[in-house]
Amino acid sequence: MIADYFHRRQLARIGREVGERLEAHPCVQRISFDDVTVPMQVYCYQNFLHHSECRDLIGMIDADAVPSELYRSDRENDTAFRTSYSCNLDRWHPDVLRIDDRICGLTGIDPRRGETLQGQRYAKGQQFKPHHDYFHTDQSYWQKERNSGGQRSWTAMVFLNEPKAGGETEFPQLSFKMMPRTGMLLIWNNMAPDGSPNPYLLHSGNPVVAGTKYIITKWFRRGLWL
Ligand SMILES: O=C(O)CCC(=O)C(=O)O
Ligand SMILES: [Fe+2]
Repeated sequence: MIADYFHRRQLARIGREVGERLEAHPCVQRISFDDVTVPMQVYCYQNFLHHSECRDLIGMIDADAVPSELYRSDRENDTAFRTSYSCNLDRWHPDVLRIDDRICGLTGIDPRRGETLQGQRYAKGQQFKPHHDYFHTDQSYWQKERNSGGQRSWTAMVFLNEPKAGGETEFPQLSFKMMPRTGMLLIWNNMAPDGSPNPYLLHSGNPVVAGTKYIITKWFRRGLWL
């Protein structure tokens, strides 16, 4: 379909433009992967949020978190797939708005393309098994999502604390694991350079072994979500 072609070009452009902006930022480090020949856009930013901001966000998550939802697909019978607790943060709360603006400002992405920030909490043993953040367009949920901003491009995640053990974000296809560090932003493009879904960006929130893990996640869409 012609629309698919333009959407793919648009996603490719979002990948390029955000990538250029991140590369130019003095606090952003690109993560390189030894065995992967295709370029991956995965970056981190230490101390992106202050510890006090992380603490405030943890308070909001504890106040509102309910069992996390899952996009229904062939995993719907796996009750262990995503066992964390989540909530949508209040988008118009001044403290949330400030953090949201900082993420959007860093990427240069129009805030209206961003889904509402989600807060997540993993207690000991809880996890989010390997998945892609992009939508699988052969699944029934896609009929709704295609009309509310379409495909997901970038994912921005901030670790709000450091669990005592476990809870890494792991990218098994890239043989890469990130240990949670308070205030650190991890951001990656879920699309390949040509604007098609990039299967290498499969990732998991590994089971927390000791302590509790808190993060916020923001997913950006190709089009307008708001
Ligand atoms: O908890 C993590 O480290 C990963 C979370 C995640 O993959 C997501 O929210 O989409
Ligand atoms: Fe994810």
